[in-house]
Amino acid sequence: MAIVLGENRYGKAEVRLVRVSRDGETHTLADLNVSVALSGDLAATHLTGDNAGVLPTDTMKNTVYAFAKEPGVGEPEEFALLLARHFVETHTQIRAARVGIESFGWERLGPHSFRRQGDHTRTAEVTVTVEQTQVVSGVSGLTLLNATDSEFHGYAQDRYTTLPETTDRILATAVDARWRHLRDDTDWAKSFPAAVEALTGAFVDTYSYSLQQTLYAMGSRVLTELPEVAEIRLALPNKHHYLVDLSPFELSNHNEVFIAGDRPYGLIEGTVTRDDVPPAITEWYP
Ligand SMILES: O=c1[nH]c(=O)c2[nH]c(=O)[nH]c2[nH]1
Repeated sequence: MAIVLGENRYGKAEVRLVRVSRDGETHTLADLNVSVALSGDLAATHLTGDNAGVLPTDTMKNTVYAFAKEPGVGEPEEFALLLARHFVETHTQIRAARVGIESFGWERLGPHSFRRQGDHTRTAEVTVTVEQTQVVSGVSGLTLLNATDSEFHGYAQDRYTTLPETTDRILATAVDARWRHLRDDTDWAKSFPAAVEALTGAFVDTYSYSLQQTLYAMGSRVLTELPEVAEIRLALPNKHHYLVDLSPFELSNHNEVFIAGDRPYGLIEGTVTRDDVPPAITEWYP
């Protein structure tokens, strides 16, 4: 039996960065959380402590801030591509770089005043290897609710099933979605809002018999409307709303008063993909 070093990578996680761009009185803001992970010919440091190939994670952090100044941030996918390519191109021992970005939105209130948009986070994850590039965009925390047009019945039952069947319920979720692009030169500024529009539009339009059905409708709407997307993965927590029993107070409750449940929650996960696209170059969005 031999003990061997398996897959490994290292990097700086969660570099928080705010970039102000000044155009006279009018400023624009980029508010990012950037994580870098590099892999390659790094056996020596693990096996003997020889650090000749190890670019310090501190340097990665500095690179993120320096690139934010020059050439600047731009769209999250673009900034991630710049950084990932830089690490692979400038250090021969680095064979792959993964840069993940969370981008927090700020709504403009005036030329240089902003209000943080709390309702969702935009994400980008770029992997650059010596041969290939992969771009994954995403959104998390996009909270949606349909107050009707949702049923859930006809499900499998056993001796532990107590859930009443319903033909009218609240359907609510906080969308966590990641979609893999076919190319690395998409118009990122157009593609992201179009994807969010497709996700929300399908949620609104679907008369739902299960959150699983809604998930598929949302994923297929993105693939129908964005030809640049190869596949999409969704994780949808079912934010349960329980009808309150008002009968002790001799009050009716026709789907009007609910307890907003917190935990536990159903978690519905799925991938919607085209059947004719090349596979991903690395694992993504576990
Ligand atoms: O849309 C739903 N899918 C389920 O799988 C499920 N399970 C459950 O208890 N409620 C729901 N709702």
